[in-house]
Amino acid sequence: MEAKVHPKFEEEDIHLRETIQWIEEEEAFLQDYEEILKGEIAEIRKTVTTLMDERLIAKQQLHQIAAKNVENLKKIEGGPYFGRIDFQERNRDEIEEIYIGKFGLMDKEQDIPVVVDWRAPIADVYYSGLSKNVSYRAPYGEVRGIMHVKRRYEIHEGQLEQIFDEKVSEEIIEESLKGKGDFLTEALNKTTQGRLKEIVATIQDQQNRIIRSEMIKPLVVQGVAGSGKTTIALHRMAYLIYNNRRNMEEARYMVMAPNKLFLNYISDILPDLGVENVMQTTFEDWAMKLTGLTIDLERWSDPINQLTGKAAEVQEKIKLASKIKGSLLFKRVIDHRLLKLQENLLPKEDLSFEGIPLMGYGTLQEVFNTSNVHLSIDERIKKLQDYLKRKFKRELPEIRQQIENFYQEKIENLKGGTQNIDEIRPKIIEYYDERDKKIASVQQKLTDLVDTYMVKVKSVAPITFYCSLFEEPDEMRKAFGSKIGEEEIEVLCHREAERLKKGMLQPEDLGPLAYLQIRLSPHEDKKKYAHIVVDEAQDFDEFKMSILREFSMNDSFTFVGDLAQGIYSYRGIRDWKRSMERVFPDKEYNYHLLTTSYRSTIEIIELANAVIKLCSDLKAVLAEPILRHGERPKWIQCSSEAEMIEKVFVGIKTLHGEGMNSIAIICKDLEETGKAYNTLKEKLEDLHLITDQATDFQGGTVVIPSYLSKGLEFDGVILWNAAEESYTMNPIDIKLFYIGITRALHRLYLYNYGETSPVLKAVKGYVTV
Ligand SMILES: Nc1ncnc2c1ncn2[C@@H]1O[C@H](COP(=O)(O)OP(=O)(O)OP(=O)(O)O)[C@@H](O)[C@H]1O
Repeated sequence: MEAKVHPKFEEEDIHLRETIQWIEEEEAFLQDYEEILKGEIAEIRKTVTTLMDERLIAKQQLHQIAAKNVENLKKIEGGPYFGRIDFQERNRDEIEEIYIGKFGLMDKEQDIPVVVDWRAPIADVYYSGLSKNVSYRAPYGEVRGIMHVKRRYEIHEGQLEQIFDEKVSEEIIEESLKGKGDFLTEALNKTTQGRLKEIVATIQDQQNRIIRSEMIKPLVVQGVAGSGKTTIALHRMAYLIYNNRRNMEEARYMVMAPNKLFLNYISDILPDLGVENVMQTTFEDWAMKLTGLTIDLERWSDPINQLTGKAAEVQEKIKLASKIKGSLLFKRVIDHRLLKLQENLLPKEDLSFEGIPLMGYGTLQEVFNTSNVHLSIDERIKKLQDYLKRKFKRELPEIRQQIENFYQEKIENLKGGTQNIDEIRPKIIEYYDERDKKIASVQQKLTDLVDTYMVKVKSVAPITFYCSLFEEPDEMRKAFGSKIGEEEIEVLCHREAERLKKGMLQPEDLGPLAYLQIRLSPHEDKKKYAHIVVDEAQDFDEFKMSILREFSMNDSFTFVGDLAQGIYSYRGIRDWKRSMERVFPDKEYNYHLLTTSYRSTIEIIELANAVIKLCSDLKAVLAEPILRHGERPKWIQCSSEAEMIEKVFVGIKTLHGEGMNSIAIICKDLEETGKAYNTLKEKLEDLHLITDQATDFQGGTVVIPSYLSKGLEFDGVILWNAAEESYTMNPIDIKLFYIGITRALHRLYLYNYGETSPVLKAVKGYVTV
């Protein structure tokens, strides 16, 4: 309701003004403090010779914190909070009025929170439905109590504009989304600014449970298009960072997304939530950094483009290579070969010194095979070398004793062979000298002996090892032959070996190479990450998932994805349960299914549901819209390309006229995207072409291939030429069609000329012709 007519307006208005005043005073105080620190830093700089001076570093850190706090205060001074709960802890009389905002504010003098951070334990109550009897998990245990009031605010530039009171009930009731016309729908009705945004004010109950679910279990979120997967995954990241901020730096968190464009699209959220230093990367970039290999990714276009227009036979070949390289069976082939490598790495020699046996080859091999198996081969070689040196040093007294015994025996033999001691005296002296020299130098000699032995152990470069998998394809044939055909595997291996010989690496080689890197060479990033988010995880493969496991501290993952958008399902994930059980056989995982779509209007979602039902290779989960109506999607059938182009111009004009800020013209593939862009750019100013190499997403009007639009959203979508040849009833085409239309928030126009796509024909009951 409009704030001014709310019965508590005056009280709330005063509270808001007091809070803003508090923020302004705090800001002024911090700015003064920043100035003082700047002065002190300048003074210290004059007196110290090194930038590593402890006092200097401490002051610089304080300055950074103060500056960051000022920045955060500035971000919220126009709207310091968005919600309030009145909470009474069980067995207490006092009712606390708790205001919840994007950042927590603490009045240190009075030791009271001015605003509670949305990630704080008590804020859980605000997000968890409308029941009066509530509880939350505090660090010291569960706290139960009563929520008397749940209130939401819309504050704009310091003015209270709307106040929504939610009815709390004695009963335990779930918040019903479908009937919720107020606060959330207001938020969703807005047009997009081209970037994904934070939603702390309107996080829903189930989303909240996902965000707050336990950290050290892998978590899978399967959600229909527009259900907030990306948004929630990033809020979860901010939540985990906040709750572990004292013992874990931000650099130990990683977000992995499918491409740079997508990373750019989501890049505002974490900084907006006060998180700056999380690693945000693509698998390819991360793997290149890890392996030190570079692939000119600019040369590579998405596999979807490699598949389109190719004969079925060629398509199958391309798919097969990807499928193999993304499989856990391929990982097992690599592991098996690594085992063989390990068994043949040490020189087949015993270690002995001056005839004294020190360690036989069998024992050496056994020690190598069984020790430090969690480390890379290179590290294990080094460890063996250190172990041998330590062992022989420990055994020095015995070895010296054996040398002594050896000479003593020689001397005794000498003595036994003669009566004349004077005759053998020089020889005895010679033996004693020899013995003493040996005893004195034995330690160095043993070290040299170990070094000489270990020099013969040759470490293997990951790329060399990788090539050998295809050059000697025995194992590959054994592993894949029965399923795929031995001959086919031979041919595939030969093709791969030839390509690799020419130094031509492809993006899909990076997964296995990253794995080999950590198996063969030391790597400091192993087990580094406290939490890893993988977005569009349906397009990941099981091998990549298991590689990332090596980099996670506690198997703390959030995988978010939608199988209905799995256009790479031939190599990717088809069934979460199956893949999770294979990648984490020793672990339980949490699974959430999100079916409510927040993005699109009811009319668009109904069409999308009808489309995905056509897909024969999956049991599609249908999206449930929230109560937000809009115009029915329009189908504009044209008689020629020229007519279609003209009508697209009209469509774009209409959308602009209706205040749609961001519009996408979505094409089937890259080739069509290029053609559409060239046709449209003459008449449309400020039209952006988005291709595989795009790294920047600014919104506006774009022409984009469907596969790249995955994850993005636009106020209005124009599906370019939904013709028979573009979208057949093949599952990949249906999914591309589905991806395209589910990008639209408010308006969807579908155009075609010539023969209409069977997909569109099958769902024509859901569009206005
Ligand atoms: N609780 C919410 N309150 C307000 N907006 C929300 C909420 N949840 C999701 N949204 C909005 O819904 C839209 C879709 O979110 P998001 O892109 O995260 O969904 P997704 O499931 O990742 O979609 P896709 O599968 O298409 O990539 C975004 O505009 C997001 O801001």
